[in-house]
Amino acid sequence: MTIRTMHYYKPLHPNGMSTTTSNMTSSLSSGCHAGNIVSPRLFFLPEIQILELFLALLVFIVIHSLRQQKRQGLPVWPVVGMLPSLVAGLRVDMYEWISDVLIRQNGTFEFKGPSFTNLKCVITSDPRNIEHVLKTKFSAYPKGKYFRNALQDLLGDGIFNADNEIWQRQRKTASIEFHSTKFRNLTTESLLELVHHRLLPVLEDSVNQSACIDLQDILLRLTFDNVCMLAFGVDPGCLSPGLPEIPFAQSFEAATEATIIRFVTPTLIWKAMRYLNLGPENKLKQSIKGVDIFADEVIRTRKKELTLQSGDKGQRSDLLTVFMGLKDEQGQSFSDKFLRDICVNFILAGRDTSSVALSWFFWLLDRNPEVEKRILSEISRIAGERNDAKTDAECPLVFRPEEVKKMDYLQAALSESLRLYPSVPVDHKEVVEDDVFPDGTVVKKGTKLVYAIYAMGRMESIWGQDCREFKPERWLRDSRYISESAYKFTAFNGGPRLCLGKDFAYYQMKFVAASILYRYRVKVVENHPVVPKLALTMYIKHGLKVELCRRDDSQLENYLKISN
Ligand code: HEM
Repeated sequence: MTIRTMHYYKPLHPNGMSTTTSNMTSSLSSGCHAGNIVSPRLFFLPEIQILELFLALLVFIVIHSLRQQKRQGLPVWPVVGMLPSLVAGLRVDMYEWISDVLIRQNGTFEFKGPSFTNLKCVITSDPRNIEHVLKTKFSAYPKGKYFRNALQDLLGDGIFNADNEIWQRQRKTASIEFHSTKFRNLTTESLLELVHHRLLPVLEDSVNQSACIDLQDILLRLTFDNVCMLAFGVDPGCLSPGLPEIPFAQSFEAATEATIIRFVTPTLIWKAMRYLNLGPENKLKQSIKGVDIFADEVIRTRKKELTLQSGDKGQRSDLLTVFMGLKDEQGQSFSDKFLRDICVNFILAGRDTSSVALSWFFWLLDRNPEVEKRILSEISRIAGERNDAKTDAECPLVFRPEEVKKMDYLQAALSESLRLYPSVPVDHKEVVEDDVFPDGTVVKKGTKLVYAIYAMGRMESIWGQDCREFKPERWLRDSRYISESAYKFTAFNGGPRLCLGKDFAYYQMKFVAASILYRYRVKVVENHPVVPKLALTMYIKHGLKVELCRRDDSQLENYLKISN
């Protein structure tokens, strides 16, 4: 029996150690000969061999998994797949980690998560694939069921979360509205009011008190108030002296944060947690309640107003009023729930994106003073071209829309900032029919697709060897701003789902940046850590702590001289 056991173990020995086996056989035989007195070594042999077997298997698995890295971009481990690499990436910088893998894999790779989770998707940063998905075969790549489910409680059937007719109807109506003169006037007027009567006084206060401020927080307040004015026709007053906490804003922020957790949690688990009201799902439910209380109140009040005005829709040109005046295919008015979804989606679209983009822009300027100088010479020249250029405390300089339009270098610097730090760093789609990408990648029906916008800004194959440098000049020809293909510069998406607020966002960012830079030097507090936060939008994780220094007229005159 002993010998059979030995024979059994022999072929499984990692190194095929026949000499060891024969030694063992003899030692066992001698053990038997010694009047059935079994040597104590005998008891340990099976354990030793199991250990050897285990080690051999381990070595095999490690070698096999690591070998896959060459072909698949990352080691693929049994059961957990590429999860260990993802966990390691999350601990450092998720977006840089994805960029590194994509660069090694020439722009596309398949992430294989644990077999028991939904963490399986194709990730690409190849502009040819992105054009194929966003434009050429648009209808074969909807947002899809998986992502819609995860975002349903917060976004409902709003534009970000809808496909097909539900999306089309909102897109068409909103597009007409965004391009109407009435809406354009509302955007410029509300922005002027917010910048000159809220933002600049808050900044001036910080200078008077020599206090440092979190510029990202202030910009988030500004865009939140602004987009609520456009979507609801209501001013929540987030950006006011003393920077008050507004329950709706807090609920909205908490709801977006809690929603993201669903993307890294297996569906069954988050659904069970939702059912049982546990952890982040409980937080999500509470915060959505806060959002809904505000939305319901606004919708109710607006309905009353419109009934009182009976027929005359008044002077209002916000999105809520426009959608309230429409009917669905059955000739019915939209339900309150649908109106709520429309508004919440527009707030998400317009709130975080431009404020976060401006925050990265001010950080990049702090590190690239040459670029700041060139912006200042441009805006001083434009201000200097006025007949009534003299301004003072009573009559401060307010940039006019036609002046903002002329700020080509500033637009180039903002685009360059968005290229390196896109507000939406990754976006997603679902594959509804088997297909082959232009780069040869085969994608099967049901595959989740992620396009890595942040990584695209770091691909030499797209932007050249200096892709990691902040160079607004790459956007200029003869000092004029030249836009890029949406499939190379995907910060605003592309194809039929191109960002509807793109023109407004550029106007808003240019107006805010020029109004601040003309008056203050923005200095980032020394050693303040600036890293991205993992969220739907790419916030700076610890905010942007800055000190402002007032500019005097002589400084501005110097910049004007440079420009001449
Ligand atoms: C720097 C600022 C902005 C950036 C980088 C940006 C980026 C984007 C991106 C990447 C998308 C596609 C999202 C997706 O489908 O998953 C998008 C869609 C959209 N954006 Fe923007 N956005 C900005 C500002 C704004 C503003 C200020 C508004 C409105 C006030 C706005 C309104 C929209 C709308 C309505 C959509 C949905 C379009 C559709 O699905 O048909 N965006 N934006």
